[in-house]
Amino acid sequence: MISYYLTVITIVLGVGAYLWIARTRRRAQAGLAGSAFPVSSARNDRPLWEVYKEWSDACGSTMIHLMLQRSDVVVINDYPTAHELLVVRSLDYSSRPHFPMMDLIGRQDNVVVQKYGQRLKIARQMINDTFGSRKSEEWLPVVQTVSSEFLSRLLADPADFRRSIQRYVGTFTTRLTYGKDLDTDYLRLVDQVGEHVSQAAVPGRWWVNSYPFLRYYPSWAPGGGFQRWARHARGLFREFTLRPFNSVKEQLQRSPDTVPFSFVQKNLIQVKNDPSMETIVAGTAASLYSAAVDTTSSILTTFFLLMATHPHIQEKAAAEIREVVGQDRLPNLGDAGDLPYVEALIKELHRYHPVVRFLTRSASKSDEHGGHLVPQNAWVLTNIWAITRNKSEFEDPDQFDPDRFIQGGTHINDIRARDPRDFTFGMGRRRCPGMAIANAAVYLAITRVLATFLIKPVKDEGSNSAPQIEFTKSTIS
Ligand code: HEM
Repeated sequence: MISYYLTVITIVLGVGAYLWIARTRRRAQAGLAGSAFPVSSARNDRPLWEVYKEWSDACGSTMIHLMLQRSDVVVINDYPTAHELLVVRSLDYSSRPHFPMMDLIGRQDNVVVQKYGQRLKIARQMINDTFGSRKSEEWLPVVQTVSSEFLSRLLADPADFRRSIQRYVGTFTTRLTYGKDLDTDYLRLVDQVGEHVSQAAVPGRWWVNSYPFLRYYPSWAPGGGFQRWARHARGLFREFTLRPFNSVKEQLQRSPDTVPFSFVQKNLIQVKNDPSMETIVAGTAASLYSAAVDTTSSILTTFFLLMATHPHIQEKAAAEIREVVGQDRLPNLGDAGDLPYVEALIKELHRYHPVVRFLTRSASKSDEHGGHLVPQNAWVLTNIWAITRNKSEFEDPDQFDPDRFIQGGTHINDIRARDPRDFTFGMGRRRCPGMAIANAAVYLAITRVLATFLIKPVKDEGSNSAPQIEFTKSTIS
């Protein structure tokens, strides 16, 4: 969901940027342009996070304000402003922009897109109480087991490492959510419902997204095709949500002692047959797969790419693991404090290629910061990529260099720069509730792969050149 939702937002903002440029040009022609804005540099073949940082630098302002059709979009490009608005004033910046078509296809309860309120707080509390770091004795054994299965799959088919990564993350997520592996039919359903989400928010495709009253338009009337499409999508999403949920519920009713630990198992026991709370358990469980899989797979895929292109860094991290852990066992979470270079490598992965480039919020009321007005309901985007490229905090920011996080190189507390995970997992009340699991899963996969494999680039026949580092322009790549 995160990826679909944010990809759509990127497309929308692409349109926004275009309109903004058009407006600026008109103003310039009319002799109204106040500053020499780098309009020519805003070519649409560049990622928006780079363009927005450039505009922000050119204006000498960490916040910039764009118009998207009739909506205000405020982009924050530095950490202190993001901290002030998203953490200190978090109550006013914890909602998400609203797409009425999302409600029509049944996604109003998805944790990622939900507006801030009581229901969301309950859902987040359930996730924290199940998957928080203090509950690791319940979920960690599952991640550990699946990380060993991941190594076996990699060994069997090293060339297919991307699919093995997806399988690793998908498997621990479904085992932790429902206590079991999901069949291929169900995984096909995952793809279908994901596609519906991306369709639901395509800009300009649905009038109902611009004119919300159309949600009451009858499906039988001329032009009511969108209602029929939404009904079909809603039906599939219902099946996606209820099929695995009901299976755990029935098993709990039949023989509770045989049901393994999972999010649904734990929270169904907790809510004691309260139907409205059971709906929240089902909806929250259905939110977890897409939130976990695209993001965690993204950072692990980046790890493989950067190890293939930076062999000296790979060797340094592998040597540290050999020295501390030895070669008779696999690394565990308990080794983390003794592996400062590996810890620095993971931080640098988050910084060099942040998984989510924009945090997307909407302002619940009008506000002002540093002379900038934030109108009520404006989209407030935090440009995470711009924060990672701040030269005063991260020297030479385009270099991949884990050493930037190590001072003496001997202990984990000798850390110079800010831990990028302070912002790459989000900030304030909507910060990623799966962070503890994500950190453990990334750490286990990375240390165990470094301990057992050597990652090398596949070179074209007859060529000696290393692979190019290239990322897609979607907000998760
Ligand atoms: C490296 C892996 C991951 C990264 C980088 C990541 C990052 C993020 C980010 C940036 C957000 C938006 C936060 C904000 O708006 O402030 C988010 C939200 C979320 N993440 Fe993660 N995430 C990861 C893994 C996971 C995992 C493994 C799970 C579940 C087990 C998960 C569950 C969620 C959920 C449910 C939300 C929505 C929270 C809300 O809207 O209130 N994430 N994540």
